[in-house]
Amino acid sequence: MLDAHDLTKSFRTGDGAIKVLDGVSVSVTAGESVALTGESGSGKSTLLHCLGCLDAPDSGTLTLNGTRLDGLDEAGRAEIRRRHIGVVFQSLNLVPSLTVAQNLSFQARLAGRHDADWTRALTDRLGLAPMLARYPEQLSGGQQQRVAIGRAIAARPDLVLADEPTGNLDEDTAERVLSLLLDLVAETGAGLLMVTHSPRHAARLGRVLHLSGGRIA
Ligand SMILES: Nc1ncnc2c1ncn2[C@@H]1O[C@H](COP(=O)(O)OP(=O)(O)OP(=O)(O)O)[C@@H](O)[C@H]1O
Repeated sequence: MLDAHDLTKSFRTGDGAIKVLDGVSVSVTAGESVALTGESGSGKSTLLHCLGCLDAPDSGTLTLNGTRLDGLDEAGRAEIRRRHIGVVFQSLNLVPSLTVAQNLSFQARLAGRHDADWTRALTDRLGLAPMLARYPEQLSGGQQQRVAIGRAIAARPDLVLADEPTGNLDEDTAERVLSLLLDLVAETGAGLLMVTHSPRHAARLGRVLHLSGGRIA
């Protein structure tokens, strides 16, 4: 479903150019869950951003369901994100001026795929029903994380990309949130690529990839 071949990505910084991705190839099939591990600074978020059409690779090929994505401009990438990809960001990126209910549904509405029954089921499963009228700042970290997961899955994307979705949670809460994410993604049949620093969490996914030296080791 997702097929990336030989991706490269460099950044220009005050210290000169750094090559973060140096020929990365990754594929994720529908219904498959893949963990992405690697040291801090190894390029995991950069790779996720390229795969999720949030950024463009410098070279390499990227296809989603047979459609080439690597040559798209920003508008084309935005369209692909809207139609096919759900992202759980490291920093969550909830919209502070929208309620939990609005945060959960606005991307699905934008994609023209709002489904009230599915959103209600998601809300119940994520334990968010009692707090639909609250704003993100009125939620705990774990509650915010659950809203971010619900938002990513509400539009039933083909591909879910999650950047340390349980990063700031205590171990018990992290296990529960991860279980919810895995169950919900499995139910939709989406592919999942999840960045994690936890070997235990990585082992719960179907396959583990390790990024090192700009390549998948
Ligand atoms: N926009 C940018 N401009 C310049 N350098 C960047 C940019 N984004 C990332 N980098 C650099 O690219 C490298 C990889 O960063 P990235 O965030 O992808 O790593 P990571 O593996 O996700 O790290 P962490 O586990 O700490 O989140 C780092 O050296 C970082 O400083």
